[in-house]
Amino acid sequence: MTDHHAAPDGPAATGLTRPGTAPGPTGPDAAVRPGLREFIAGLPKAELHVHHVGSASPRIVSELAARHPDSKVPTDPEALVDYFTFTDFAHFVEVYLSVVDLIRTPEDVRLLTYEVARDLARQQVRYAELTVTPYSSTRRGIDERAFMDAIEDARKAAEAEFGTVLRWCFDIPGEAGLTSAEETARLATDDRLRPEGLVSFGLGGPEIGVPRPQFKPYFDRAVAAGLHSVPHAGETTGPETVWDALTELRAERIGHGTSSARDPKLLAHLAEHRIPLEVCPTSNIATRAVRTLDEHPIKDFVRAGVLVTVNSDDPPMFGTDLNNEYAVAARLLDLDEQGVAALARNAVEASFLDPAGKARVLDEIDTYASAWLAG
Ligand SMILES: Nc1ncnc2c1ncn2[C@@H]1O[C@H](CCC(=O)c2cccc(C(=O)O)c2)[C@@H](O)[C@H]1O
Ligand SMILES: [Zn+2]
Repeated sequence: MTDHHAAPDGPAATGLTRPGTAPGPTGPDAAVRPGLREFIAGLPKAELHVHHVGSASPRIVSELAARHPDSKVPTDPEALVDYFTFTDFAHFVEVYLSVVDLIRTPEDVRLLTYEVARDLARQQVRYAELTVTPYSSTRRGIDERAFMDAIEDARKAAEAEFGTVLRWCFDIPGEAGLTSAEETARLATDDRLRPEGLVSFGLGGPEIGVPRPQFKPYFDRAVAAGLHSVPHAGETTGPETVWDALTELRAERIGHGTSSARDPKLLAHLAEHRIPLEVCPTSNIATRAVRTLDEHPIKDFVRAGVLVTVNSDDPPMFGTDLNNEYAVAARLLDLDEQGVAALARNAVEASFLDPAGKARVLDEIDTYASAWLAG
């Protein structure tokens, strides 16, 4: 096992991948063709599956922990590496909620959102759909109006200052039950609260013991209000959960969908109906949803003609970032620059950006790739 922390161009030195503990090669040492990491670093990209709180970098966590010194979340980056080492998905959620506990005021929400946008902009992310769980914040006492104002204020500032366009996916934390579903649907559909940047409605948290069909009425309400449906499914349970997401929750994209690879009919359905998968390779290893990267089914998805997008999920918690996920995907799919640019185009096409916005980012990708290949 290589020391990932020694990699010069890797993501922040936190996460599961470190000597002696990682279940497989996930991080910055993923062998890719010479020059490909540099190409990826400058490539304009869209990120479709990244969680708001799960994007809190050590820098952001330290700042929040300094505001709230009673928290059990360590602030030292080396200690965070251990803290962000998960035994299974339930342990991941437990740690995730301890970081949620650091976000206590509307100013914390604004700081987190604005700084996450800064980290995305540094990676040449032009457009991101950020999964936000408003229930977790409102139930901890943050005023709902102030919460919406804080994310919107940060969104507008980030677009003006970094040029990164942010949109929101509000997700139900399924394990928290139907009260959380009701609350999330209310916050997403009430015209007086619903933020301008909201485009979609999701479902996150553990899947085991949390059947998807019970959330149908809430997704129906969200879709009727004009939101897109993007539940997590098939991350920690089988392909039947992905079918439920499609048939009951009217999913237009699937978060993860990893277990779809076990059902050829499902793969054919996803390909035929152009339902994209939001693939997050390193996340699947870190939460132990997949044993090793070499066993990751991304290749099966591509072979079946499914529209694959590459995403980072909870990057600092998993010791990765979007650029590294593209490098991992390039290795698993044996891609060159053209292949990587095609992945970046997939994300733009699968996004909920308006047609003019899509054309602009696609054009940027083409211009960048042509200049690189010419030069
Ligand atoms: N890879 C992932 N796959 C799935 N979800 C993921 C992933 N990454 C991040 N998340 C997020 O994890 C949270 C889980 C929160 C949760 O389960 C919960 C349970 C009980 C009470 C409360 C509470 O707040 O009171 C919250 C969600 O917010 C979700 O957005
Ligand atoms: Zn996720």
